[in-house]
Amino acid sequence: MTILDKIIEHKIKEVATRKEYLPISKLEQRPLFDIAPLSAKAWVTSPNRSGIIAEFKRKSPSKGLINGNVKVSDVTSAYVEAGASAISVLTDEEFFGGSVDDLLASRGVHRAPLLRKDFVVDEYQLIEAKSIGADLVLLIAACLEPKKLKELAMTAKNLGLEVLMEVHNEDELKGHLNEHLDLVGVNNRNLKTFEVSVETSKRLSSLIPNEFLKISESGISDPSTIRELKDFGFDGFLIGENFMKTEDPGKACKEFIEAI
Ligand SMILES: O=P(O)(O)OC[C@@H](O)[C@@H](O)c1c[nH]c2ccccc12
Repeated sequence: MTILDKIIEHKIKEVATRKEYLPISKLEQRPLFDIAPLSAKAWVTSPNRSGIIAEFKRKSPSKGLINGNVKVSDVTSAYVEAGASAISVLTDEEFFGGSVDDLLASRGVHRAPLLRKDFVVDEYQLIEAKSIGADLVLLIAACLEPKKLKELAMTAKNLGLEVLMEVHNEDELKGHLNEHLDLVGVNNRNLKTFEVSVETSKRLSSLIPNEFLKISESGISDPSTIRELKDFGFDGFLIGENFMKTEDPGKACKEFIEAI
């Protein structure tokens, strides 16, 4: 059983419990459910912004504890201040040490597009994402059948959320593309082996149709990599650990953006 299988197995149980505890009708009553969403697509391509999607991640299955000493509100507001185009907050508790409360805390301190980073397996999580103030959601091709991914993408769009689909190889990309996606992310980290290679982004770039924004995800630690990836047509860059592993992630993000 791979780590991804374990995460999904756990997630299905977790969602069943959440649904019982807080039904959809209650989520729809939350005040944030009705706020107008922000467009990550617009912010990622804005000439006034960096294209960096800066992530708040305390721990991960591949690295263990990354940073247990910083506050999500401090870090994510500093990311926005530094010029990030969007913010990603992990909401998975079991494997990444995040929470829905982390995303809510982040929503309270800035008005940049906010990605709910989790393993979406059920439409409940999309409604929940909207109810806590997220603007976009991640759908991972490796976790979802093409038909299911497309249905979830359509539901997300109907809620006013944008959709980032994540792939890490040619087959996932070809099999899962559909008209409801906004951004396509290439994960440089193989979720089965944890190996990281930016070459994956370069290899897949020409296979992503131009109607989708191209995002390169994971393992980026050098501003020169951003310049290289831009030449391959990438618009956005998802960076977590490189910032989070420092004492002051906001400052690390600022220095990185200044060096692009
Ligand atoms: O910390 P990194 O290597 O900069 O990676 C960030 C982000 O891409 C990574 O956290 C990620 C990409 N896809 C995911 C799916 C689930 C959880 C986490 C992720």
